Amino acid sequence: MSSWQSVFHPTLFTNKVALVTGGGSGIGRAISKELASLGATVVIASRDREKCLQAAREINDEITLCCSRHGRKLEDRGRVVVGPSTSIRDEEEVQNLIHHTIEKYKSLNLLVNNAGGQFVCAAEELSSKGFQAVVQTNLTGTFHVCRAAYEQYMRDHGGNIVNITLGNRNGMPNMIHSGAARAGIENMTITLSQEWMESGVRINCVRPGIVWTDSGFENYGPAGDLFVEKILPSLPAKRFASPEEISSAVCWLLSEGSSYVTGSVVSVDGGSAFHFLPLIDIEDTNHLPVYGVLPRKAKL
Ligand SMILES: CCC/C=C/C(=O)SCCNC(=O)CCNC(=O)[C@H](O)C(C)(C)COP(=O)([O-])OP(=O)([O-])OC[C@H]1O[C@@H](n2cnc3c(N)ncnc32)[C@H](O)[C@@H]1OP(=O)([O-])[O-]
Ligand SMILES: NC(=O)C1=CN([C@@H]2O[C@H](COP(=O)(O)OP(=O)(O)OC[C@H]3O[C@@H](n4cnc5c(N)ncnc54)[C@H](OP(=O)(O)O)[C@@H]3O)[C@@H](O)[C@H]2O)C=CC1
Repeated sequence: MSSWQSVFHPTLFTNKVALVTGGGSGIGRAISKELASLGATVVIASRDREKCLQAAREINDEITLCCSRHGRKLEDRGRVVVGPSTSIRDEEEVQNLIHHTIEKYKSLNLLVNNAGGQFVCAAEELSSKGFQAVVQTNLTGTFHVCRAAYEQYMRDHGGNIVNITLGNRNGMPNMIHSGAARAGIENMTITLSQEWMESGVRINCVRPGIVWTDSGFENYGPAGDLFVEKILPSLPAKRFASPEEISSAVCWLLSEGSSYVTGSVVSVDGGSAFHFLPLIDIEDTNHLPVYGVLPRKAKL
């Protein structure tokens, strides 16, 4: 167990109820832990409920230990609790998760749409079903959760939403499905920030670069190892992000300190959006016929 503790005030989210989708692993787990360590009641949910239950037990123990190590008051602690098993692709399951949260914890002030993912596949080999699976998970799933939270609670009480996307400024070779879905989430966020302004709902995105999570990289198998070998040296920061570096941006957006921020995307990527990343190799031949005159030394 690490002795990590949040930089934010320990009671920042006291009396707040938060929902973090995919909160049982990786980035979502780090976000859930930080929110609960700052006083929130955090509901986590995903398809694998057992995984969420285990994560909740571990996080609650870690927070208690952290409080005693750092001399913090135990009564300031929030806690992580587990909602029903939910696939965000399934609208009914999402409606049920939101209903359960409001029934049991009486409000839903903060929502983090973190659940999502993809697999590595070149566009020409990708089936329509595979494309749709990723778009439905990331884009449609995020829409389902936002809309259910709004209809059932935030329309009448206000709220604050953060959607996790992915650094895809230069496209996403071998992940066309995810690149398209995340760009969709960012545009949907801008639209919702305007439609839901009158209800006092703020909504923003955090766009991570590459974050080291065991769960995330296991998902890719050997393709994940290759990715690490190839991409790591080309990152400007020469390292990946930690999950906590994503979480602190989320906490800032969920706090009053960002009260004039809505419809925005906060990149947490160590500057990699402005740097070429060799996501695919392109052969050293002339691919684009020249129009006009180009000297020999201007070509490979
Ligand atoms: C720059 C990178 C930084 C980012 C890092 C992260 O995000 S880390 C976070 C990483 N964490 C995560 O990504 C976690 C969450 N990710 C997931 O759960 C999955 O990746 C998911 C989103 C596809 C959903 O999966 P699911 O099981 O619910 O989907 P399903 O069973 O409904 O399948 C639908 C169809 O998709 C196709 N297809 C599927 N796999 C492959 C493949 N490898 N190859 C080719 N095709 C594949 C296949 O056609 C399949 O149909 P079939 O042929 O079986 O009839
Ligand atoms: N790691 C990275 O480098 C980056 C990650 N991201 C994104 O951040 C988020 C978290 O990723 P990370 O923590 O690394 O990886 P994880 O694989 O640990 O997280 C993905 C989470 O989403 C949940 N999930 C997936 N599909 C569904 C679904 N249909 N319904 C409900 N929950 C679902 C999973 O739980 P379960 O399987 O139980 O359903 C899991 O907890 C993802 O959206 C990811 O794409 C973005 C940029 C970079």
